[in-house]
Amino acid sequence: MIVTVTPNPSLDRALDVDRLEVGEVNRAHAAHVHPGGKGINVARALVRHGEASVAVVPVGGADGARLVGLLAEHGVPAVPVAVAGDTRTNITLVESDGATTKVNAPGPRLSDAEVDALLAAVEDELTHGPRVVVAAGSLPAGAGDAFFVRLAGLAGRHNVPVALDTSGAPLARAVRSGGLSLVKPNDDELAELVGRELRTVGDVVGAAREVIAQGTSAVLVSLGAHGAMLVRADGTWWAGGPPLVPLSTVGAGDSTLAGFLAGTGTCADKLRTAVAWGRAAVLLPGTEVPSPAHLDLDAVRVVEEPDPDLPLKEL
Ligand SMILES: Nc1ncnc2c1ncn2[C@@H]1O[C@H](COP(=O)(O)OP(=O)(O)OP(=O)(O)O)[C@@H](O)[C@H]1O
Ligand SMILES: O=P(O)(O)OC[C@@]1(O)O[C@H](CO)[C@@H](O)[C@@H]1O
Repeated sequence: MIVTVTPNPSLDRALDVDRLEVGEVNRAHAAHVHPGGKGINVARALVRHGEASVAVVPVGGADGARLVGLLAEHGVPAVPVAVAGDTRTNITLVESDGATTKVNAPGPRLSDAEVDALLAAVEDELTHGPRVVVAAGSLPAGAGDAFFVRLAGLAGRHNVPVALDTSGAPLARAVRSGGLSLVKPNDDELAELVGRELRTVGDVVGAAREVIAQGTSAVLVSLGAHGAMLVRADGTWWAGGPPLVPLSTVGAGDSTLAGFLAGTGTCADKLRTAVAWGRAAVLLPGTEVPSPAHLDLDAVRVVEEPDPDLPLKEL
């Protein structure tokens, strides 16, 4: 069982347009709605692959009720925590050449009592002994930058490993505090964390090692079209595949993380699975997550100890 926590979930609405004309009325030729937010996407991808997962989410208003209904439709067990504010809607505009424009709403402010209730719901799930807790996405106002530090503290008390996918100040706080089993930044998020540009494989490894030095066991860095890298104290692996024409990249990182957690075998095997799930996700519309039928594991090449001088763009 994998517990996911999404402090700021969303209804993800994607509109497909031929070409986005900024400042004009645009007509979409297709519309998609999915239950969204990073932890929710991880749970959806796991469940679609027959892996047990439960999504802990604060929900409020009619859109919160819709989100709970959509999770049920997708067969994802949810632990909804009622909050006063309305669950947000995030909008994606996908052009026919695959260019994606995303606008994420801030989401409702949580009161201190609501934050405590959310953490209490997480702790309740931790008492059932999940094999990992995934904490993912942005934090809503009121949660406080230390929210993930608090969550990691709870997980630590229950001996449950934590996988974290967030960015900015909440990521920096949690990494500094240590005790994380896995963090999953993309290259931009990792660059922001260490405060410098990452141009080569060696740059990514150096940045990931800084994270590891602060008490994280492994760093899974997604590199968009250039695949992903896994960095641990005992080694580095890169995996990627031939170019794809994405239909929607939204949630590809979440499917990557889900694939890594569902993967078995060696580090190389788990990274291959992660990248296969991420690549499958970009070929699906909106925030749709892949099923086993969508995966092409053979298309993914894994390299152990990739050349540190290689520019990321050449991967
Ligand atoms: N343009 C692309 N072509 C091929 N594969 C892609 C592309 N974009 C993403 N991927 C696959 O999806 C994975 C995750 O992508 P990315 O690094 O963009 O995640 P992310 O920024 O965390 O995304 P999100 O936050 O939307 O989930 C990559 O490691 C890669 O395997
Ligand atoms: O605003 P956040 O919490 O950073 O990201 C939210 C979000 O963009 O992340 C998911 C894709 O990874 C989407 O389902 C969702 O809309």
